[in-house]
Amino acid sequence: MLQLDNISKAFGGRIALDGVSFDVRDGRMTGFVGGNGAGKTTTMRILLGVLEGDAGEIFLDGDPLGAQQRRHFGYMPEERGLYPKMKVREQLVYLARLHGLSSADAGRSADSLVEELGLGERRDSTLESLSLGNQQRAQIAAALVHDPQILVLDEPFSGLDPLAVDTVVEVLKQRAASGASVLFSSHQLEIVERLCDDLVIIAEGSIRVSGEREALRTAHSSPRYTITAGSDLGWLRAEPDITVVEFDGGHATFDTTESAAAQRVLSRAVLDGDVTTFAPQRASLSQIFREVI
Ligand SMILES: Nc1ncnc2c1ncn2[C@@H]1O[C@H](COP(=O)(O)OP(=O)(O)OP(=O)(O)O)[C@@H](O)[C@H]1O
Repeated sequence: MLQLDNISKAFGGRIALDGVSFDVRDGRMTGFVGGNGAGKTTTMRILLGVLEGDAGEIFLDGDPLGAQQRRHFGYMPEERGLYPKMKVREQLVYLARLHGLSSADAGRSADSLVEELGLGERRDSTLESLSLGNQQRAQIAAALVHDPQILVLDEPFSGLDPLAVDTVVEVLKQRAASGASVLFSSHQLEIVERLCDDLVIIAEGSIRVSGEREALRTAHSSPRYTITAGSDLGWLRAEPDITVVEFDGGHATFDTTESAAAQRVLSRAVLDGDVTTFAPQRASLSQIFREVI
């Protein structure tokens, strides 16, 4: 597990990070979200040692993180950084060799990633000749080619079409399922919602919330239910312990803090006719994001 503990950073007297602390757990996808200039890239750079923090510490499995361990991280920086004139597969093999893989292992890893990421037909093309989306896939392959146990990806989904997003999501999920810790930033909240197990929200250099996605969704959900039935639900307005928020014949939204009251509503609606929906409303990631920012 990676633990960031009280990291601070200022640029020329302007505070970019103010006591940032959160964990990145093994075998889990951690989504890192925040508005423009919130401090995501700065945090990731400090994590990778590309930039030095002014204060705070980072631990890996309980020990202070050092340059030696960082060398094994997989990192996709915001500024990207592959060689434009080098061929995709050749470049991946080269990077894997730099990370200490044997020539045979480097070749195998490059071949399998090229296939997994849908770059098979472009393996022998130079990076600069690829579309932006395919260049992005190659960047992701480069971060994964040495099979890192810790992956730090700055906006890995930007510029990808929906099918490419699905491909990359699958590849990253597999890495996490085999035990890797994956920290990724994204402005695309629907992808983060789909992909992350844990969530960290940062604003103006401070962590606003962090923790398990589902626990955060529960904590930020209002006690609100929706119901859709084949019969008129006008009787809801007279029900005790509930407040009707929205009503339209056979569809209604109501608040109640009493789960017994919600169950009573359901039982009565079932007696009156077909109930096609009855569900507590759960906070979406974008609702949580707006609430805490
Ligand atoms: N090298 C630098 N010199 C001066 N200020 C910097 C530098 N790098 C980052 N900053 C400032 O630090 C703050 C955090 O920037 P950072 O790039 O970490 O945000 P971010 O969350 O990654 O934003 P975005 O989503 O727009 O990429 C911003 O105010 C930014 O202008």
